[in-house]
Amino acid sequence: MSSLVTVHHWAKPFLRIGSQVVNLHAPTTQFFVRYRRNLSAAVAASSLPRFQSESCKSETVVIADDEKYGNKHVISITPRLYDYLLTNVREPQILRELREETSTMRGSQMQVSPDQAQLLAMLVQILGAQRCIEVGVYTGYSSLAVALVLPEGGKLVACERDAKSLEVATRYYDQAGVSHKVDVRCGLAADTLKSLIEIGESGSYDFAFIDAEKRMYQEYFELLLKLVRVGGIIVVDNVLWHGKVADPLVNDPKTISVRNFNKSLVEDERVSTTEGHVTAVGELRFLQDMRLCRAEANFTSGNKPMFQEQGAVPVIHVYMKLPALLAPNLHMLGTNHWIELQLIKPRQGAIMIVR
Ligand SMILES: C[S@@+](CC[C@H](N)C(=O)[O-])C[C@H]1O[C@@H](n2cnc3c(N)ncnc32)[C@H](O)[C@@H]1O
Repeated sequence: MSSLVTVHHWAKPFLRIGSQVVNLHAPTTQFFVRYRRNLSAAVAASSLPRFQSESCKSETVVIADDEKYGNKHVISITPRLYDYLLTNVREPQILRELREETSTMRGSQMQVSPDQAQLLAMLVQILGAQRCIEVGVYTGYSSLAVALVLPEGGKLVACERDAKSLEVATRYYDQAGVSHKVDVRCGLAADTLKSLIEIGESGSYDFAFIDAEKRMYQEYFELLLKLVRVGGIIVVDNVLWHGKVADPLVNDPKTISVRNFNKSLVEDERVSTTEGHVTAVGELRFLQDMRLCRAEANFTSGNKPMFQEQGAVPVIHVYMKLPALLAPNLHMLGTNHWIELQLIKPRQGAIMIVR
């Protein structure tokens, strides 16, 4: 799970591309060549409109046939599949109301999605967690999902520095009848975590969710490792950081921080770790020239998302046929080109069990 957009953010049936002309040159990897060949065969037999009415299978099943990982079938998330997934999520009414209220607010893209909240709640239930910590509450969606499944005597320490967001969160804790389970701490999360350690609460928490300042991930993690008991779970959001972690040309402080954090996790013997599954898409990056553009794409109109693992970090690649209608600034290149785009906003999280 991870960096978080709701369906309506990406399911719009259009594509916006910056004013720069895009270089549609040859693919950069063997993997790409093979995949493209598969796609070409599939697409040659169907025009774009026909593709839209074809079975979901052709959109979602990809054969990843590269030397490094062997031949495997990967199911990719398309908007249609994600939409289906969301229709099968059990979202309590109170969470739906909070999500709808938050959708009008600044920063609403930060909120976890219903499927992610469901996963968090389920982890808490599987663990039989009584004591939880959330770092980065915003308006309270993920924390409310957790509080709802905590037993009556359970406790969630909710760390957030923004008092305004917390006003919304606490209103919903009240409405949901879970206020008695939530210990709201307004302030810098690291300070709150240190204070919990100082009062002797090390090793007394079962579950923690990190979803705040990226440059602080390592520090949050170290503090939470003290607070969470052996066998407890720490979930970390945004570990792909919009896909930037896998792009060597992106080296801003947040990306470097998340990248270093991911690297250190792979080697960290103190935890067992896994990556969550990509569940949504948002921004796209042209790989050929690495120029960033924002795009919102309708994946049911000819795009092909797929999953490629690069080291420990899965990355999505999208192969997109660009109809002139959707990409007017590319019309000089014709309408029949496939270009490789990299999804830079996959939502991905790491789940760790403390050893
Ligand atoms: C991604 S949002 C959290 C979303 C939330 N988990 C949800 O599902 O709605 C990150 C939040 O972390 C908060 N935050 C960022 N840095 C922080 C810090 N140092 N201490 C406490 N909160 C922080 C931000 O104010 C923001 O509300």
